[in-house]
Amino acid sequence: MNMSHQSLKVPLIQFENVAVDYGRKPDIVRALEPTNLAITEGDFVALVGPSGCGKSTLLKLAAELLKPSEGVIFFGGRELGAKPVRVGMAFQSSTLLPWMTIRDNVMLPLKIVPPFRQHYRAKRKGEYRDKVDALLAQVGLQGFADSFPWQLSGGMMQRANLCRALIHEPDLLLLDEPFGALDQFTREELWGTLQELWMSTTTTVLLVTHDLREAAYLANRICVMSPRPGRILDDREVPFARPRTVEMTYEPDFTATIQHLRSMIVHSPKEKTL
Ligand SMILES: Nc1ncnc2c1ncn2[C@@H]1O[C@H](COP(=O)(O)OP(=O)(O)OP(=O)(O)O)[C@@H](O)[C@H]1O
Repeated sequence: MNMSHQSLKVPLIQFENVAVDYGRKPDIVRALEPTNLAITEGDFVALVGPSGCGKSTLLKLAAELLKPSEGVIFFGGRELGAKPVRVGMAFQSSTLLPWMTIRDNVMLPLKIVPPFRQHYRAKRKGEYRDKVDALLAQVGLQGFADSFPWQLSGGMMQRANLCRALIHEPDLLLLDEPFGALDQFTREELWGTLQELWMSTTTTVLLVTHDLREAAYLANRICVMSPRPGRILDDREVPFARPRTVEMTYEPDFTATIQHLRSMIVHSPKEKTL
């Protein structure tokens, strides 16, 4: 067998029988049942499911903010933690630092994350500034690089937040309800922006969302989780052509997908009580 073809098949990140318990005896909460999930490089996977089913827990595991209670996570075929993984993250509330301009906020990972930080103080500062400004322009924030976060609307702040999550070319982009606090129209605009950013990079994305339209617009693959303790009930490809548009989300195939996802979540077994 062709080795390069074989290596392409190694998932970027793979959860093998990964379970998570929070707390200590006798007050242990099982958040995640032993779970298997493999994500290929360049894929865009959405996690959906009822509140408290363990979506953010899976994201925290991928970000190495949490260790599994059981099972193993592999990254590029090696156990997660064996070598540094470049991760980008964005959450529902933008975590831009209020005393820094938008450019400096977006620049931050380049000052912190290897290998960029080694070059920052040397000659690359101007080069990095151009890189930041180009990314800001790509998301429609040209002219706002010298503004402060409080001078921007919620949608603009989330655009800047996405830039900061992507500027250091992460291997893995982790998004936890990134547009959850935005109004519907701004959210839909941001779907387009994120789709464009993803299509222009090779970043692998894991998105947690409650919005099924958002999941089906953005993702290549949707995993539906059960109520706590979470497990993956359904794992399906999203076949719609790219680039996707908001209009497509009202077409029959798309709405049928949403209805199917919704019924799986609504009719899934109830959360287990302790
Ligand atoms: N630090 C913690 N200690 C105890 N229990 C926790 C802790 N963090 C999360 N949990 C519990 O684990 C379960 C999964 O939490 P998690 O945040 O992963 O769910 P979620 O699906 O992201 O929820 P939501 O959609 O409401 O954000 C929940 O029942 C939660 O109460």
